Amino acid sequence: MSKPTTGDFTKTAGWLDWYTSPSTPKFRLPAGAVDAHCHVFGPGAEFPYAPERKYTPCDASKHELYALRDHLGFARNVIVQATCHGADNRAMVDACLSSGGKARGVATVKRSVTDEELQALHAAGVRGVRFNFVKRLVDFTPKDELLEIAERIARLGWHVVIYFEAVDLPELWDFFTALPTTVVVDHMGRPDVSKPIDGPEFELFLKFMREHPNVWSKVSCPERLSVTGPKALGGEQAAYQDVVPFARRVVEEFPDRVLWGTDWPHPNLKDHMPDDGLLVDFIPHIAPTPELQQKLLVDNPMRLYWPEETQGA
Ligand SMILES: O=C(O)/C=C(\CC(=O)C(=O)O)C(=O)O
Repeated sequence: MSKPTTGDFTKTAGWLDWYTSPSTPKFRLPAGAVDAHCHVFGPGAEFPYAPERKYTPCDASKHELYALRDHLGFARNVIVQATCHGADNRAMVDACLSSGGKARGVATVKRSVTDEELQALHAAGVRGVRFNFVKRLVDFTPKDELLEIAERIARLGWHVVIYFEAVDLPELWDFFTALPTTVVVDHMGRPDVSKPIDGPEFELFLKFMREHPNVWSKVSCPERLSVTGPKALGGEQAAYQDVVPFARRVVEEFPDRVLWGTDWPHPNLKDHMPDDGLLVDFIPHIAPTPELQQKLLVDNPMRLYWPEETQGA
C-alpha cells in the first residue's frame, strides 16, 4: 500500500497513520467474509472534512480500503460514516457506489434529511444510520431528534448503529430499548476490560443483549479496548489477550447477532497502529470454531446488509 496523504488539512497532533505493510493473515477467512466495520477518510482534497469535526485524520481512500480488503481476504465491506465527515456522507457513498456492490454503508443523517435524500442513500447501498454518544467525538443531539430519524429509517428496513462507552449504558438504556429497529452496538459498548468479566458493568451489557433480541454487537476493536496487550505487531499471534474473554463470551452467547470488522483506518489510536493482518489472526481466539466463524464473518453480516442475497438460502 502507498503512504497516507493529508492534502491541505493538518492532522490532529499525535495522529497515527494506518499501517502501510500489513502481514498476510495466517487465519484463512471463510469465503465471502465481510469486514463489517471500517471507514474511509476523504481524501480531503476531494471530500473535505466537516467543519464541526473533532479530529482531522490522514486520508484513507476507497482505493486503499479495497486493496486492504483483497490483501486480507475479505469479500465485502460495511463502511461506517466517520465523525470527521459529520453528516456529509459523500466519501462513504462514493466508496459504496464504486465497489461494484461489494460495499454497503452506514450513514449519519440530520433531522432535516429529506425522503429523497434517504432514497438516494438507499440506492447507493446505505442500510443503517449511526448514533454516536462518545462525547469526545460528537456534540450532543437531542434524543427526540434521533428517535424521529430512527422511525423514518425503520420504514426503509434500515437499522441503527450505536456507539457509546460502557459507563453510559445505564443512562442510555431507555432510549436504546425504545428504538424501533435492529440495533447494532459498536465494539461491545466499549467495556473496561480491566474490570471483571462477571462484574456489574459487562453483565449489564449482556443483559441488554439477552433481554432485547433486536440488539446485535460488533466484537471488534480489541486494539482500542486492550489495556495489557500484547499489541498486534511484530508477528504477535496472541494479541490483546485481555479482550478475548469479553469478545468470546458475546460470540458464544449470541452467535447469530455478532459482527466483526477491522475498524481500518483506526481513527484516534494513541498508543500504536496495529498490523491489520495480525488483527485478522485475532478472530479465531474469539470465534474458535468454523461454525462460529461462518456466522460472525459471513452469515450474520450478509443477513443484515445483503438480505436480498440470503433470503430463502
Ligand atoms: O472507528 C471507530 O469506530 C471509533 C472511533 C472513531 C469514530 O467512531 C468516528 O470517527 O466516527 C473512535 O473511537 O475514535
